[in-house]
Amino acid sequence: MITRVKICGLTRPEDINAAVSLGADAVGLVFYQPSQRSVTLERAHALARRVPAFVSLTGLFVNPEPEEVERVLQTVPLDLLQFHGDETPEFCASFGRRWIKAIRVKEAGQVEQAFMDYSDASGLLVDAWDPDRYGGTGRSFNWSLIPAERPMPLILAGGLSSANVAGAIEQVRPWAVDVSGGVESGKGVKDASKLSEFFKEVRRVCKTD
Ligand SMILES: O=C(O)c1ccccc1NCC(=O)[C@H](O)[C@H](O)COP(=O)(O)O
Repeated sequence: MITRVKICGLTRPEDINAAVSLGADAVGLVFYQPSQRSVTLERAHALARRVPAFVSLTGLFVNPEPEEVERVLQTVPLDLLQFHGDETPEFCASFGRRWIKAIRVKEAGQVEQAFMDYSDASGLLVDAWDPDRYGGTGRSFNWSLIPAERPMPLILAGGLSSANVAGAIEQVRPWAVDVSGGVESGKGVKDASKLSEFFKEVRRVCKTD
């Protein structure tokens, strides 16, 4: 089984290059100003130029105004929108782009409900619950709350690193893993050797399948 890899919260061209050359399937840019990983439109435009064909450029939003998403789309050629807030399925679908819904998991039944509520999504990203933060917390959660039966691709996020990603893949069997803090040396600054170790672990566990 292959597990795809998305590297999130990129802010520097050299980190995009490193992620892409290691084989990232997707890279994520944060368009949520309170985040220390957020990028300006100008920076996002420059970063987007580093992303080659067949690597999905993803834009992260948290409860944005529609105009904000439209403004980003006019400047940055996003392949996927990723919504981390309380957006409705209608809102997520209203931009004519493929989209992913992120949810913060804290109790049983929540993932099953989200599969039903967001049935038109291109994937469901499951992340750790935090009462104050919408994502990028660096924390993991109880993976046994994720059902085995999935009507759409499941993307596992939250506190992943080279230390736990192999076990996560073996236990959860996700379509993709998504990592930010676990491959950083500082907020928004990816670490080349942590990135390399992360990919090595994903490849190792996928090869033994
Ligand atoms: O990165 C942020 O600061 C952020 C802020 C608000 C919403 C989402 C955010 N990031 C999303 C991600 O980076 C990942 O999809 C995911 O949350 C995993 O992050 P981490 O636990 O650091 O690996």
